[in-house]
Amino acid sequence: MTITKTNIQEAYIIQPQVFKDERGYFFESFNQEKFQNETRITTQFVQDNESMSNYGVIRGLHAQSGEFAQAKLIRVIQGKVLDVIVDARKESPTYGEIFTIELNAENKKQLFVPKGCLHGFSVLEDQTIFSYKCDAYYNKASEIGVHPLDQSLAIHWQVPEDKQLLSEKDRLLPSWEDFLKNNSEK
Ligand SMILES: Cc1cn([C@H]2C[C@H](O)[C@@H](COP(=O)(O)OP(=O)(O)O[C@H]3O[C@@H](C)C(=O)[C@@H](O)[C@H]3O)O2)c(=O)[nH]c1=O
Repeated sequence: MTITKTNIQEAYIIQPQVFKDERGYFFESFNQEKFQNETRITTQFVQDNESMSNYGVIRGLHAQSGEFAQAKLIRVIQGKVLDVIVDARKESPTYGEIFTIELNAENKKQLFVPKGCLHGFSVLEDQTIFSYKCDAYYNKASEIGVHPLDQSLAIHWQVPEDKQLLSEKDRLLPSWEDFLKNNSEK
């Protein structure tokens, strides 16, 4: 397992060790002890999620607030995504910074998203299976987000406009500017 820092404080890329042989491959997709020893992250994951999306889907930018804030450990089982983190932690030295990375079934890279960061991804191949662990349970009432196509964030999702597909919920998400205003009032 190799751990690489990103430009966002406490967000890490994890490259698992993959054992290949004539049958195929094997790797430990998660090992609590090794993960904690190597990353020094003491997160206890309590929920695993999986979603499937076709090319052009953009999910995000999402987080849960307050006591329901979630750290996430993300990977792609099949297909390819552009994964994005926006640091929305006011107290963070990297507040407002954006990190993007391609996660795919071949590179098997995983991404650790700290609590308080907004997270989203665009889907670059049909039938992409996205899988992630969370350290807090889903709580609908605490969901917060920013519109993924917000112009001031200017995230290049690598999907042409006419192919982008967002959920109705995500189409109604606020701008980054409004999100910041709401947050600073709290
Ligand atoms: C996230 C989630 C959704 N759901 C339900 C609610 C809804 O009916 C259906 C689909 O939910 P959503 O549209 O919110 O799914 P989705 O847009 O895929 O939401 C996810 O997006 C990515 C970017 C993240 O970072 C995740 O934390 C999560 O917010 O699944 C759960 O039951 N448990 C969960 O943990």
